[in-house]
Amino acid sequence: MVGRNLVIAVDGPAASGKGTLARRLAAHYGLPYLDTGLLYRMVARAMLDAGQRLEDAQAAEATAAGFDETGFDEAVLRGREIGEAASVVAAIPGVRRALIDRQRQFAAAPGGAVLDGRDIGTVICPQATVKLFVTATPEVRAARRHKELAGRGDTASFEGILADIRRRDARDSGRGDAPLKAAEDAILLDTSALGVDEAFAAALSIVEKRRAA
Ligand SMILES: Nc1ncnc2c1ncn2[C@@H]1O[C@H](COP(=O)(O)OP(=O)(O)O)[C@@H](O)[C@H]1O
Ligand SMILES: Nc1ccn([C@@H]2O[C@H](COP(=O)(O)OP(=O)(O)O)[C@@H](O)[C@H]2O)c(=O)n1
Repeated sequence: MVGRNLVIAVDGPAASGKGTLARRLAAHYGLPYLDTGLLYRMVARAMLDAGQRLEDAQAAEATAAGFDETGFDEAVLRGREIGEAASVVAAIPGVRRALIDRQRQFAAAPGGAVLDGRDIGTVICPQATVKLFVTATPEVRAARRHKELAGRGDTASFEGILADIRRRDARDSGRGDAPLKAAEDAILLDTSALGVDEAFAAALSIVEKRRAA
């Protein structure tokens, strides 16, 4: 398989480390990287800015169909409130439908691409060369997110962040449309006991084995 387009799908729950891995894999292979969670975060942010209710499916779908990806403050997008809001709009089927083409176009870049999210291996790129499903225990994920948010001046408690993560996991896994789940042919990578470099080495070895197959 070496020499063909390389599309790497990285899925997993909140703060499992999928973005960190996806970014490093993209840099390693010289491929473009798309954090698809940011798209859902942008839709939520645009709706809040417009004073709309996140549960308003019609407004959410219209926003998802027509928003401009520039002009958002990334620190705000990556904040706790927007993560929660993103998972509310992400459960609306029309929002997911409206975001499919942008993601598939990105994945069709010459040479390939790396995308991370919840449904990359199952819905967006079912033909991806390699599918990684990255996990870690809720406590480990909450500790990572706590450290990350504290570094940005957010004073949220570990317990509060753990509760956020559990709620978001339940909503993302329980929705009817494109729920968070590993594709049948995804390879599971539990990073609970792995540092960033160890997790990257494990991910790279999975991708290399797949490319050589
Ligand atoms: N294996 C790891 N060990 C320790 N910290 C990690 C690991 N992977 C990621 N992190 C850190 O955890 C936080 C969440 O990682 P991120 O890649 O953004 O997760 P996700 O994209 O799954 O939400 C970041 O601050 C990141 O630096
Ligand atoms: N492909 C994707 C990516 C994100 N999402 C939704 O968007 C929310 C935010 O995703 P994210 O990847 O930015 O969140 P973190 O995992 O970084 O916390 C998730 O909780 C999902 O509800 C999704 O439904 N599908």
